[in-house]
Amino acid sequence: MSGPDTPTTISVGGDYDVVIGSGVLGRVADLLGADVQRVLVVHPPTLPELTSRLTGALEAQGYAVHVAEVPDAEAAKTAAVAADLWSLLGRAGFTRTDAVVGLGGGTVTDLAGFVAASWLRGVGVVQVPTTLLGMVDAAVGGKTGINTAEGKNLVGAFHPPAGVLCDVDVLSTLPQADLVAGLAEVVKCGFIADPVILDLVETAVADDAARARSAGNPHLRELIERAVRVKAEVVAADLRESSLREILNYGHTFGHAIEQVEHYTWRHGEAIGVGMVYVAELARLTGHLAGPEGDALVARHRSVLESLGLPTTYAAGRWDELLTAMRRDKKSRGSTLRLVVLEGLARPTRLVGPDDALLQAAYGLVSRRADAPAH
Ligand SMILES: NC(=O)c1ccc[n+]([C@@H]2O[C@H](COP(=O)([O-])OP(=O)(O)OC[C@H]3O[C@@H](n4cnc5c(N)ncnc54)[C@H](O)[C@@H]3O)[C@@H](O)[C@H]2O)c1
Ligand SMILES: O=C(O)C(=O)C[C@@H](O)[C@H](O)[C@H](O)COP(=O)(O)O
Ligand SMILES: [Zn+2]
Repeated sequence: MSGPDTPTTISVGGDYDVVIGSGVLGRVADLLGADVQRVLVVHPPTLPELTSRLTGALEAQGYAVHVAEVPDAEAAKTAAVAADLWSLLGRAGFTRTDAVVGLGGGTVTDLAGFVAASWLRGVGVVQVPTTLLGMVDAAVGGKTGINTAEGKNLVGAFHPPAGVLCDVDVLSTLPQADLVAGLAEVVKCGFIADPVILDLVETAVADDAARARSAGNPHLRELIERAVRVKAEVVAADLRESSLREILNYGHTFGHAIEQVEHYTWRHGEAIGVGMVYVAELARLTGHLAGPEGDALVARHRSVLESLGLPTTYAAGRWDELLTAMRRDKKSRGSTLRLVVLEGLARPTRLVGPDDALLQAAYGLVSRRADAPAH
């Protein structure tokens, strides 16, 4: 693990690099291909300064820079917004040697990646994630997409980026709730593959809980690098999610359902936090997690997530809507639901076609009464 001032480069299967470091934003041109002339920078309304820094640097290096501000957060991931960007690319004459840059959180990198995947059937994209969640998860791995009225990420493509640039300095302006939501995906990597992540989070919380939930978390850089390594290894082995990659979807069957039922008013990481507790309870009900060790692992889900201030419960009385949304999960096959469960720490496996009664019983274990405090 390198020190905070030396950028770390993690190769994703030898195909592209994820560069993580302090002050690396100016390196974006290094990740664009040699033939690129036109660049479209896609960004949210919340990052005017970063956007001008990035576009200024690209202009100074001779690129013809086009800029597209898109609606904030999940409102960016719509067909209408993608269509606006296609129209912009068409008017600006973008060819197959031109490129898109996604500057923002996971919503922007998902959208920018999808527009790059679909424009002329695929142009280059460099991802510059500015949230923790974007750095450790969304910008890495080439899963791109938008939502439809029927559900989350239902339209998309696998389109690996040309490179990913994670400038950890930009996290200083990220609201704490968004930083914490990103930690949910980091914790996910701890449960499915790298338990040292959980130890580091627990140590940081024990030392100073408030600091652990902020960009000042003393282990943040190592947590980012560890989570990126988990993701890089998995996607290098199975880009198109034919099997292994499904483990990155831990907690997402129930989590995505919450997001949809709540009309995207919950942060993704918050919903995934509850989704992980749900699926841990389900694993106990199905016998995948058993005995005192199983009980302790389920309890650890709650304790780690709650120590970070993440929700671990969801409102009661929404089962029918949740189940309808869960059935649209991409891991489903026909009418058979498939979920990622643990059979031990860092031992993910699949649960195929569980009884509806068990699915609902697990919901009972994470649901709270309407008069209990919201997340
Ligand atoms: N493609 C994948 O593999 C993958 C993986 C995980 C999540 N995702 C997707 O990522 C999305 C969630 O991403 P997110 O959590 O980054 O949310 P987000 O993109 O909505 O960003 C969260 C908020 O932070 C603001 N912001 C971004 N950077 C900032 C900064 N440096 N300073 C201040 N404010 C900043 C944004 O404007 C937004 O309001 C979801 O749509 C989820 O489905 C995709
Ligand atoms: O990269 C993956 O694969 C993941 O599943 C990572 C998830 O954290 C991410 O939220 C992803 O967008 C979910 O994908 P989906 O296929 O369930 O829409
Ligand atoms: Zn996710």
